Amino acid sequence: QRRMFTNVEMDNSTGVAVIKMNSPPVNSLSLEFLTEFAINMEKLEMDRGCRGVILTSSVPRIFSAGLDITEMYGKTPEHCGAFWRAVQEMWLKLYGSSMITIAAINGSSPAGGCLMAISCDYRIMTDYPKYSIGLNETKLGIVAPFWFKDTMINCIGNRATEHSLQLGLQYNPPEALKVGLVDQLETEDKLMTTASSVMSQWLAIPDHARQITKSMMRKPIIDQLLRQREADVQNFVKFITKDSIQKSLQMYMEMLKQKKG
Ligand SMILES: CCC/C=C/C(=O)SCCNC(=O)CCNC(=O)[C@H](O)C(C)(C)COP(=O)([O-])OP(=O)([O-])OC[C@H]1O[C@@H](n2cnc3c(N)ncnc32)[C@H](O)[C@@H]1OP(=O)([O-])[O-]
Repeated sequence: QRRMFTNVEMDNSTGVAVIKMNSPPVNSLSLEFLTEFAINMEKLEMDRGCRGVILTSSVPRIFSAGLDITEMYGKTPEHCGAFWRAVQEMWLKLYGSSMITIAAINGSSPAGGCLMAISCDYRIMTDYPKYSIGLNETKLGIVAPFWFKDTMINCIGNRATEHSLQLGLQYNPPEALKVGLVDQLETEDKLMTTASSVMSQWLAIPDHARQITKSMMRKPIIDQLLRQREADVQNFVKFITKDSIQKSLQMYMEMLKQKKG
């Protein structure tokens, strides 16, 4: 039986679906996870009754640890290419969604986890000091591609993005609120009710006007990736399979294990 990485619960009375990422221990985004996620988004997009999605996690303390590093380490160029296409697809489906998307960030959210959150229309994060969010790729010795960077620019602006990306910054909830990476903080017990009430405010806007406005804001970056999708894959594969980058990933994974021990 195929493993399920996400639970999707659709409420037909409100037209809102809740996607709960459920891949312990850290909701890392594997090829299979990303593929399932993109299919789920496509199904919801085609469901005329679904107008909004709340994205959250059922893994305690973790929203998502980002891309599964083991999918990029010691793998063939073909595998890395397939993996990167799945990352692109996840982003295209989420960032390009015509539905209202709200991230209820109930745990840490580095790198690809942060990308998922900033690809939504609105972000609410649990106000717990140990949680963090940010695009920390440089800390792993890797480089976030232009569409990660542009998604962040559209969220927090150019200067804050440059600062954040170069240093690979991870922000705690109050810092994330201050820089604009999240829109609102909430206590853990009220996170989902607040996400639902924010969703109601967005649902009150006529869909067609909101959708055209959203597309107007986001289409330039989406089109840029679509125009050079295969070149972006080749660029990633060439970069990630370099010996020096593989070494950096290995050291980072060892650091994670040591931290645990
Ligand atoms: C150009 C490309 C752009 C790249 C984008 C990315 O997203 S790059 C990704 C950038 N992502 C990051 O930099 C995030 C790195 N992760 C973290 O910072 C922390 O794990 C945490 C804060 C998410 C959770 O802390 P915590 O103390 O609750 O948990 P813990 O630390 O004890 O981990 C439990 C187990 O999960 C394992 N594992 C963890 N993450 C990943 C992963 N991404 N993948 C695979 N495995 C991962 C970890 O090794 C350990 O395995 P073990 O020893 O049981 O076999």
